[in-house]
Amino acid sequence: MKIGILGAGHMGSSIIRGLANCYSATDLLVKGHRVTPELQAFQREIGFQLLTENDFSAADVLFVTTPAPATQTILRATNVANHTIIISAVQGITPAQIQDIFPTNSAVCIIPNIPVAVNAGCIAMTKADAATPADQKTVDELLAQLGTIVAVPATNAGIVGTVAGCGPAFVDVFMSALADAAVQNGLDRKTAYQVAASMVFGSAKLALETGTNPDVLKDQVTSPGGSTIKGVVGLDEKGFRNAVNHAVNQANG
Ligand SMILES: NC(=O)C1=CN([C@@H]2O[C@H](COP(=O)(O)OP(=O)(O)OC[C@H]3O[C@@H](n4cnc5c(N)ncnc54)[C@H](OP(=O)(O)O)[C@@H]3O)[C@@H](O)[C@H]2O)C=CC1
Ligand SMILES: O=C(O)[C@@H]1CCC=N1
Repeated sequence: MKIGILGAGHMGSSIIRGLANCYSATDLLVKGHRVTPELQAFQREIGFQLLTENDFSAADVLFVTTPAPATQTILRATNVANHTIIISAVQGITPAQIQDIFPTNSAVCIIPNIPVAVNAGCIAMTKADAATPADQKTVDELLAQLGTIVAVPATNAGIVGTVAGCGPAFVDVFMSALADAAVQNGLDRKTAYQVAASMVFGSAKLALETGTNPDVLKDQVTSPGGSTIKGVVGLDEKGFRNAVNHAVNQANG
């Protein structure tokens, strides 16, 4: 299977990295915008084919990872085959908008997140009828290589995309703050980041693998009269939950 990737910025390069772990790099056809030294170095590192034109007629699937405002203009100047399945990762673009440009192609809209680079993404997918059942199966199998697919009706796609797609940045801020506190208490910076990231990783893994809700898990950590409950109360005093709620609603606006 030949897989095209249009746009090689943060999301495009994350998808490329995840795909290169599962597919032959020479089957990945990439078109960036400017051919920068960074893009050339990335090409040498991964070994994908770097296209010079927006011609994806050889691609069975095309990921679109271009800036939202320019995407429809870019797609109008892009060549695909009749059978090419279009997967848009562009926030705000709908399957109908893609089929307006490519009326005969299957179109699927997703909001992936940066962990697709290590095949641990959370991929919000809009349930729509813009792909044939056979093409949808191809998409599902392809995306399953990049992480967990959460398929929801169009009415919920926005909020799933916000929590999954923007959420890594919120967690990154949390890890950064944890590390700062550790450094403030004398730990070296490198170890502080390692501790913060492995703690977040383990907490997420435990929640996912046991299916236990986060409040029950929190109760398992807060020993009576212990140190953790003092920290949890401290989070409440500083409005942590409200801050998270505000962040999600701002991003989802
Ligand atoms: N970053 C994330 O975590 C997520 C991003 N997305 C979506 O991914 C898309 C890209 O976001 P992100 O990667 O963060 O942004 P970036 O700015 O990092 O990447 C955008 C890329 O698109 C390229 N580009 C611009 N115009 C063209 C063109 N005409 N042809 C080909 N490539 C072009 C840019 O190239 P150049 O720099 O040379 O102009 C750049 O590499 C957005 O639509 C966003 O909604 C979705 C989910 C998560
Ligand atoms: O910030 C953005 O607009 C994109 C979409 C989701 C994550 N990043």
